[in-house]
Amino acid sequence: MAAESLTFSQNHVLLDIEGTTTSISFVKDVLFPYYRENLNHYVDSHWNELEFQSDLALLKDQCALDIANNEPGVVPIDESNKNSVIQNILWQMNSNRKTPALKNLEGHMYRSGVEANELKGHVYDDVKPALARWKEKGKKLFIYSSGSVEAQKLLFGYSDFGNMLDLFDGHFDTTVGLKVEPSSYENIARTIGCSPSDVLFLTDVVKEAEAASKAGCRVIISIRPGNALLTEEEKLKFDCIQSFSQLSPIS
Ligand SMILES: CSCCC(=O)C(=O)COP(=O)(O)O
Ligand SMILES: [Mg+2]
Repeated sequence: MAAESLTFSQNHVLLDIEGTTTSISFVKDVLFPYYRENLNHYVDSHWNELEFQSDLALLKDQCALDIANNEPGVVPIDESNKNSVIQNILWQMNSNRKTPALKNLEGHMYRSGVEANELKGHVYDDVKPALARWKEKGKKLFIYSSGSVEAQKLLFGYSDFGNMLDLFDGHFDTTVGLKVEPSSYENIARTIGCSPSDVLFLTDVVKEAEAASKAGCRVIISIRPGNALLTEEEKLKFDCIQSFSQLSPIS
């Protein structure tokens, strides 16, 4: 239900990135094109480095899994053929896959972009002041994104509003589980050391909200420009906000 203002009593706030703290446009129109445009050069120039070989091992494991699962359109990797590696990565990117292997590599490419001063993380204007207010009230703040923990720390460490990392008490990515699985939110609550009922999850994706709700978390849907539209039924099912300024903590 869209409301002018909402309150929350949960002591732990779990935040999605794309569509929630950060525009979908930043990920779709800046970040992902950046990865695609720099992929060939990145693979070529990092091929013999230990880190990339470790990234490649994860990609090969994921590829074997995809072949075993008859993943539609899977591009096989032949490690003696750099182009097959590049084509597999592009296939995953074009399918908007969220595999830990792809997101791990993307995080390393994000780091190269920050080091080259070519990437700065988009964060909506209302986010930083709201997070600071919630923190002052003793709330613990966490990120849960399909983007790797490394990419998360780069986005908020080098954001439009400078370094925001001191606001966060922890970061989670899909190594705890996919965002559409209730068990992922149980894993996160267990790691934090709280009950899922003491977690408020903010996300733009209804299937993620349903999974978190099934795990016992409170959920609020983020409505931002470019986000997928909610059905009338979904608007009735979930609390919604257009800005973090609409949300106030109560103890
Ligand atoms: C950490 S910036 C990269 C975001 C990303 O790769 C992604 O897929 C965002 O997904 P989210 O779960 O944050 O909506
Ligand atoms: Mg999202």
